[in-house]
Amino acid sequence: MHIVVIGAGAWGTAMACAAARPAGGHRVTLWARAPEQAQAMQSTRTNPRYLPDVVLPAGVSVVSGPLAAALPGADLLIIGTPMAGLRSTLHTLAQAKVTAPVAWLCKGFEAPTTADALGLMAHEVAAQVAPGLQCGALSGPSFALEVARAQPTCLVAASAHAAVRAALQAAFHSPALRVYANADIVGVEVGGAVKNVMAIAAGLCDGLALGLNARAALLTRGLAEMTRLGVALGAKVETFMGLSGMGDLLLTATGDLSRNRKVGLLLAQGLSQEAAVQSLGHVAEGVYSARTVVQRAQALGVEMPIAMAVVQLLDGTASPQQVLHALMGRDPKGEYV
Ligand SMILES: NC(=O)c1ccc[n+]([C@@H]2O[C@H](COP(=O)([O-])OP(=O)(O)OC[C@H]3O[C@@H](n4cnc5c(N)ncnc54)[C@H](O)[C@@H]3O)[C@@H](O)[C@H]2O)c1
Ligand SMILES: O=P(O)(O)OC[C@H](O)CO
Repeated sequence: MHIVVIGAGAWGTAMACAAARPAGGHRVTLWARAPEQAQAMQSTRTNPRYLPDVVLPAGVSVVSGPLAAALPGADLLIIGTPMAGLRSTLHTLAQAKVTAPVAWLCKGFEAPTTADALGLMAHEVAAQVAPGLQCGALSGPSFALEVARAQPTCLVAASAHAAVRAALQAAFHSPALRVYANADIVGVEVGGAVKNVMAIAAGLCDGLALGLNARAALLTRGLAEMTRLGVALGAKVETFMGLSGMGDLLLTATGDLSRNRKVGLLLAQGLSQEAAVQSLGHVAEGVYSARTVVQRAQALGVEMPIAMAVVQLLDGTASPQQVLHALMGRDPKGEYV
């Protein structure tokens, strides 16, 4: 199989490595936005900026230049950009009249494109920009470094198209990487987006040393918020018990490799959102998705008090102590209401 991975950040690079490992043995073209980055990666066989200490397998070729020139002959296209790069990438694929299956790796909501619009999930962006594309999402609990090192990982291939789910399994399923299929793309995308927001909250919780009870409560109630929003958007409830729901929430909220969790830890130290983001050097999608999560929930009449608290913290309109008191001071209610 010839796989083109678009975007050479940490995750695009890790997934290129996973597909090209001898067990998979696919031919992989990794497209980088910056020509100088592509040249350096191709000659040193590493990605020092985004994934240091990982050696690229021989089957990975790193290229740059016009994206359209890298597309012909691909059996599968993987979009490894952040949400911010998804729309323009899909536009290029639509212009190039791509017929191969396409999957994105980004987890979040796109920022609203106009002042009165709501931010969109990735499959909603695709429906606007490239309605004819056979596409889906590859998601689930997965830190780039561990996947690049071939440590055991499970992912979920989500698409309404069976051909996309099958292509993702053919491309990535290997002894180190199990890929499950799921037709519920709404559930998988809501899980992937909301877990980032909850991971910021968990980082804050741990940074303030609120305790293990508090973290367990936060994750459980965070899962309830995620599920409520997902079901209101048309997802299946069982998806949130799966890899992209509970699985990715557990990983991102408790794993110290998470950039979103790090944002929460830095906010607990008193850093502003801007300072926290700047110190990461990588994208933390929860920072950009949190407001949209709350806006989409409000539009549907769904209560998401933890997500709302994260927005107030990121905006600097409430202190950690204030949001803690507000959350703990809510009226008693039934667990499943
Ligand atoms: N890193 C992980 O462990 C991991 C795992 C699963 C999913 N993801 C998701 O994958 C996506 C990418 O994350 P990452 O870790 O690779 O990020 P990163 O910060 O390591 O790299 C981002 C890459 O995207 C490129 N980029 C930035 N803005 C762009 C734009 N507007 N258009 C095109 N390219 C752009 C950058 O040049 C860089 O190559 C995110 O949505 C993230 O949530 C990451
Ligand atoms: O480092 P984070 O917080 O962007 O999380 C990375 C992956 O999404 C974990 O599954």
